Amino acid sequence: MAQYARTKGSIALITLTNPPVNALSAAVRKGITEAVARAFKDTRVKAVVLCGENGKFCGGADIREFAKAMSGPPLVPMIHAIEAGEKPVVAAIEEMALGGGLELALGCHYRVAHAKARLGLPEVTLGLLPAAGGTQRLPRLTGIPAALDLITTGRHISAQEALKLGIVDRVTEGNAVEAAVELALSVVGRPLAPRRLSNHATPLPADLDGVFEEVLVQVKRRARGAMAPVACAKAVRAAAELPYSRGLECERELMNTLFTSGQARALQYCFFAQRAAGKWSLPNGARWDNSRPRAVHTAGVIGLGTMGRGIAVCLVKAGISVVAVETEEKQLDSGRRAVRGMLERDAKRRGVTAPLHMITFTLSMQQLRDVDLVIEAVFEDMALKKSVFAELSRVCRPNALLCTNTSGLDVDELASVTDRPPLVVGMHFFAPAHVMKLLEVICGPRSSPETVATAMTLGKRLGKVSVAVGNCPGFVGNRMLKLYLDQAHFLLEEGASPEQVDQALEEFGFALGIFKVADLSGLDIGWRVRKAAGLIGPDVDPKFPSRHRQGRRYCPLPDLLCEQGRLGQKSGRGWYLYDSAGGKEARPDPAISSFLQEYRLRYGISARRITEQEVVERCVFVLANEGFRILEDGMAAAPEDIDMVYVFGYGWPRHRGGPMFHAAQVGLATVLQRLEFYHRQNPDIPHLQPSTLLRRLVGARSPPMQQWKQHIRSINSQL
Ligand SMILES: CCCCCCCCCCCCC/C=C/C(=O)SCCNC(=O)CCNC(=O)[C@H](O)C(C)(C)COP(=O)(O)OP(=O)(O)OC[C@H]1O[C@@H](n2cnc3c(N)ncnc32)[C@H](O)[C@@H]1OP(=O)(O)O
Repeated sequence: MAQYARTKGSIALITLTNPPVNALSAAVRKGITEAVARAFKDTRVKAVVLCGENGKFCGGADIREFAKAMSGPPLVPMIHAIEAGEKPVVAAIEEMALGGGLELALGCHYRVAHAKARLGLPEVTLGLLPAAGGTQRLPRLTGIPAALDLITTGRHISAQEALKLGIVDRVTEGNAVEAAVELALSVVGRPLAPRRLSNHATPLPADLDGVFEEVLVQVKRRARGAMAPVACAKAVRAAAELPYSRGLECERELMNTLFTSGQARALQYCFFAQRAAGKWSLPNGARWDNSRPRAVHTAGVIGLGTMGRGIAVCLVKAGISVVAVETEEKQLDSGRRAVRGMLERDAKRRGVTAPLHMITFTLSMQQLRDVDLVIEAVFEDMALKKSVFAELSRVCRPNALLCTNTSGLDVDELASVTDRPPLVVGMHFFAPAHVMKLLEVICGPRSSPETVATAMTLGKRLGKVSVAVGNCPGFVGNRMLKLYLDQAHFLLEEGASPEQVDQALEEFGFALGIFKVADLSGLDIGWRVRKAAGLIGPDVDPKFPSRHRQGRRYCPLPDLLCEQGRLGQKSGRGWYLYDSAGGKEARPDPAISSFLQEYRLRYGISARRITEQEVVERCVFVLANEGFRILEDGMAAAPEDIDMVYVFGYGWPRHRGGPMFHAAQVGLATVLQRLEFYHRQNPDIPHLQPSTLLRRLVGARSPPMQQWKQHIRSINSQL
């Protein structure tokens, strides 16, 4: 797990060998410990170079080991032995030095990086902190502000930025291992004490308290309720105030608290679930590793509204030539201006030239005749989409893929109007499409494996987390969202206020409460969907709209708001009040409070006190409950996929893993019991009734998530 070789007569070359990323498993730590001891003992060896096999230095501690009892030599003494050694040790950083990998490099006396290498301490994203001395050595090297930034955000930096910060001594465009050997030969005999970071005093900023206060405000805003960023800041503070050895103790104590926390487990679960989502499979045996995606060089985008613009920007940024189509000159012009503006701003930020030559704008569908794939992003209207797809069948070459960006319409119905149903697939982007990470890939019953593989691979190329889902109304994300929103509306009827519901959800960790999200997206979107679903129509009494429709409880509150022209941020008023149309700052509106009181009076509802617990349980457990139904219906392959949809598309707090993981963490029996309780109180809300799968899992004594699928009676996969 660590190879030992002697090169240039006096250099010991130690190579970490643990594909794919040379993670510091117990075997690797043992290998390094033994190889370093051998090099220090060998009198022919004057200096040591540490590198990684296959051109990758090290991806950090082996995350899979965190779930098991720790064994093998611990990292801290291993790194300490390297730093304390009497022979210079040089780290040759190729491709990556992350987490424990960078901490190992910081224990070396010198660091050489390849120009394309990325460095970082991403432990915080796993609910941990750099507990192999990283929180103590890095601030001593870079100073407090830079160390705080890197450790509390976990961001990866380039070799060039690392050089500027003093984290590496040299950056090379050539062979980093050879450059490290050269450096090692040149420093033989030089004093090592000044190179031992643990000996350094930490450079302190003038306003130490101010710096920490500001960072704490930032980390609390970025990830509400997350423990690790706060612990990271505390550990860095120890580096500012304590000698190295005491700082290390503080680092260990903070790590002990984090290591066994539910948050760390949730974040590590997300790390693997995100990677598992890319490993899709279909019931016909097609899988991510046996289906070849098509090459995509050119793509068409139809419709330059908010979604189409973002999708066009994503494609261009991924190096794909785009033909963007609109129906009218005015929309084309404003779309062109918006897309160019986005590309120019992005290029300016990255210090590169905007790739404006890669996109053409046209009013003619004929221009799509040579593209490899088209993404349709017109208005969410089945008739309109069908006419576009019929036209695409006539215009595009016979083997071009046709994709629809729909948030819930039947992909197979669209496929049926084309001459190529196997080449039709859904690609549900989330607004703003050039920012949001989630892509739901909707596999229609006739989508071919090659089509699914192409959409999934394209998503990855666009930097998205692609999740394969089945073709049902709302797919996975919006199908669940509808029920979550329903609960929030029912809670308003029963006595809560929008700000009370939002506060409870934000305390739980959501980036924004559901009513703020609704205002941001526009209340008219749901209004239109409800009209299309036949829930609103001429038979509804406008003065006294019914609270029961289609056989179940219905809340007319959002419809009443829309009728008043309160459409959310865009109209300056929605569930909240804004300074102006398009304003961002949400303020509670006394008019909403009176409106809710009048509404309850009119319907004879006596408002009751609703606790934070009830808000969170009803909103969050109903999500998981529907997730179980989705698994039973075969619309998602695994609970991990559902969780990734919520984490990357709906602002679910990552440190709570996802609705399915959260249900497992709370305990399935508790979730079942709470749903039964709420359903008894609200028998006219069928979605509070516990799903069959949840009941069966509790009956089977709540097996781990990996086994849930075995408890689905007949797997009826729609993927
Ligand atoms: C009371 C108890 C007290 C206990 C106290 C315990 C104290 C313990 C002390 C320990 C001190 C630890 C301090 C250090 C901690 C760490 O180092 S945590 C890890 C930090 N590193 C990371 O977060 C990096 C994670 N990896 C990545 O970001 C990416 O994988 C990558 C390295 C940038 C490569 O990306 P890419 O090329 O896109 O490939 P991927 O698909 O992401 O990965 C390929 C496969 O490799 C697996 N993998 C990656 N990194 C790791 C890892 N660190 N450990 C294990 N496995 C890893 C990844 O899962 C992929 O696997 P497959 O999906 O199976 O292919």
